[in-house]
Amino acid sequence: MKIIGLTGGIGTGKSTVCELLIKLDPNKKVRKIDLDKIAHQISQIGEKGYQAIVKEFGKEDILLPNKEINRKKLGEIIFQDPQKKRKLEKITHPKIIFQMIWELIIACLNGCEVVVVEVPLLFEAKMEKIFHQTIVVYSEEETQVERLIKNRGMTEKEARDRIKSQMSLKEKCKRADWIIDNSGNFDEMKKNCLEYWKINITKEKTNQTKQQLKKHKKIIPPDVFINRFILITILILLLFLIFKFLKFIFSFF
Ligand SMILES: CC(C)(COP(=O)(O)OP(=O)(O)OC[C@H]1O[C@@H](n2cnc3c(N)ncnc32)[C@H](O)[C@@H]1O)[C@@H](O)C(=O)NCCC(=O)NCCS
Ligand SMILES: Nc1ncnc2c1ncn2[C@@H]1O[C@H](COP(=O)(O)OP(=O)(O)OP(=O)(O)O)[C@@H](O)[C@H]1O
Repeated sequence: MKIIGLTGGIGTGKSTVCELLIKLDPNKKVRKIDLDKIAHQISQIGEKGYQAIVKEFGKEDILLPNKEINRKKLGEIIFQDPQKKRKLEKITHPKIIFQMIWELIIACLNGCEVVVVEVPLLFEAKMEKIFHQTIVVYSEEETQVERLIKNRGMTEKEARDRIKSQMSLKEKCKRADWIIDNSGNFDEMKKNCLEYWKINITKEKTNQTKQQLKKHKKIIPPDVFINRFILITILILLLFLIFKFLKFIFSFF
């Protein structure tokens, strides 16, 4: 299973590109994991991050009348104050990463060939080692601001605060294995996605198939082997924990 880390700046078009990439596979062997979505899930009422966030930032300041977290308000607070941003990340990032690993395990068990993980803070959080390949979705800063105002209802200040709080796109591009330019219109973006897919995914599969035919035996590339080794270790650990838990429960009878 190939794990691709897709990042970029806020509003550069990460989600749009990610959706398009997963639709490029006719066999439906490609899946996406969206860390923004996971961040939202873990801060829902009753979820793991909710209590910790409310305790840190105060009920009065960040709760809506229905007790849900007011993400717009929380955003305004953390994107103006780096220390508060770090505090929120300290609460959320371990939970987000745990859930991401869990979803990767499920994808692997379901026989997925490619997983595209949308990670807004991939380089900021030093996560590049987790992925076989990293992609940056790029667009000009003015385009980012324009899209955030038009499509996300932000003010210009909010948009620029968020952009400023992230690593510069120039630096992200330097660190990435591949850059998908999304400065133009949707058609140009689709063309750039197709180019990436053909060079990096389809070609790779064809080579592998050719090799398999030549040797008449199943080849397990080294990275797949390492993935399987990690998964089996995690599964053994999980079984061990379940066993300990059941033993603890039965000790009461
Ligand atoms: C601050 C929050 C409440 C704002 O919610 P909101 O719905 O307005 O924005 P959303 O979650 O859709 O994020 C939109 C974009 O903001 C940027 N962003 C989000 N969190 C951060 C952060 N901690 N630092 C820099 N940029 C960020 C990303 O580019 C992201 O794609 C929310 O983003 C959050 O809980 N962030 C902390 C968790 C986190 O780090 N998420 C990023 C995934 S690794
Ligand atoms: N090439 C494009 N032309 C015009 N609009 C675009 C283009 N690409 C994306 N958009 C629009 O810009 C907005 C932001 O795109 P998207 O949500 O994919 O970005 P993102 O990087 O995932 O944003 P965020 O960081 O907020 O999660 C969306 O409304 C999307 O439809």
